Amino acid sequence: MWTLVLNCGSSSVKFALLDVRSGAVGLSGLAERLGSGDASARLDLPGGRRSVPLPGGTYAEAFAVIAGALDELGVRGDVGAVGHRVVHGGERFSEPALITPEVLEAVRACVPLAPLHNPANIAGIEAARAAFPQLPQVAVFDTAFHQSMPEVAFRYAVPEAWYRQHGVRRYGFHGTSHAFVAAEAARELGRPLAELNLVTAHLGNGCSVCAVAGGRSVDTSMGLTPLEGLVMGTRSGDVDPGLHDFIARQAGLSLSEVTAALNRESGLLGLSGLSNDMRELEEAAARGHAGARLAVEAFVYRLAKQVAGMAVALGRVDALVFTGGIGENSAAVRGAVLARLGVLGAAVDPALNARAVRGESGRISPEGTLPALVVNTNEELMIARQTQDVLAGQGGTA
Ligand SMILES: Nc1ncnc2c1ncn2[C@@H]1O[C@H](COP(=O)(O)OP(=O)(O)O)[C@@H](O)[C@H]1O
Ligand SMILES: CC(=O)OP(=O)(O)O
Ligand SMILES: [Mg+2]
Repeated sequence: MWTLVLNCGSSSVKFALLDVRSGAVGLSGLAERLGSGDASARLDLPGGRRSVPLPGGTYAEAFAVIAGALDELGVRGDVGAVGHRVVHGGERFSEPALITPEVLEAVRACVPLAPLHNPANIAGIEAARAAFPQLPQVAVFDTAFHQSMPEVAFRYAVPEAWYRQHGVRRYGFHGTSHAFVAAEAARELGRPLAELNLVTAHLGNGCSVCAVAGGRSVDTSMGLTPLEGLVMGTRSGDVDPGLHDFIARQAGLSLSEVTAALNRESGLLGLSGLSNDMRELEEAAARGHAGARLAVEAFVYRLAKQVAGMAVALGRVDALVFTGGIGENSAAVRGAVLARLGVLGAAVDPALNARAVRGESGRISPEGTLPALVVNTNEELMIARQTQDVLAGQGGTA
């Protein structure tokens, strides 16, 4: 039985067709530049890769292409469910949920908390329901894993009414990935997850670290929105909250323009003045580009500081786990972070670190130091598994 997994962004849909039992991938791909005149879908089929233009640039058109590929593969009748990544589930969801009209309303209620992500997730859910009306749909929330954080970690020191009336608190994101790599790391270490205190670092375009104690999130670097914490591709991470008013007055910007700049023009892009892409920055830094060098160094410094902070949440750190496009591929970032974490007993084994690129996972630290691991995340597989778990719980097709 196949599960179709959808990760709908504001202008893109990542999709994958997975068999949870065997781990087989029947189809995967990405529809991008939706909403524009030059939208297209990339399909990775068993026979090879293909690009299909989407002249209308809509979700509906993208899903028609996905449905067509399912027909072509002759598997449409064997798809049992659709699993959606939903970024913000507020305090309501600590587990994935079967999408009912009531659940969709609850996701809608979280739009003000994730104005960039949730509207796209909702549009994707509605278009997927129209394209696959016979299939149950399940929402898997980025925030759910972090609902186990204690109040001391999730509350901001702001007026209590902001929390009670408006839900102003830290929620955390990338929970699907943090949960997945924590479980994989336990397997790799040969120890039960329940006994381990891990720091997981998800480093993609969005970046966050998480303190995982016995398989439960006890703190994480993202907060109310996915803007808090680390330096990211285009997001600033932590800034002085006084910055907003200051720069709005100085540069004559509205509050939404300031927030948009912190989300889209900051981070690695803002610091380097060059790119949001770590690979490109590493190459430019090697050629002597000062902005690129500063961006990479600030990324590493802030990451190391956050990892050390997570040690406070855990009391004892048993291992540090790197994942995401940067965590899985950049030996330079991993090596520099470990070099800054001597205070935690961390060190890097240069040969092991250099080997752990492009899909190679494993330990990258010398014996006798804090174990540091590279683990490949697989949010799609985790979403497919959780989708099937929800349906099994409902007495559906597992
Ligand atoms: N070989 C590499 N060396 C350094 N960075 C890399 C490499 N491959 C990918 N990356 C970086 O990974 C980041 C994208 O991560 P990814 O997890 O794919 O993103 P997303 O969060 O969109 O899923 C980019 O900054 C990219 O430059
Ligand atoms: C929530 C979040 O930051 O997601 P992404 O890394 O996909 O942007
Ligand atoms: Mg990714």
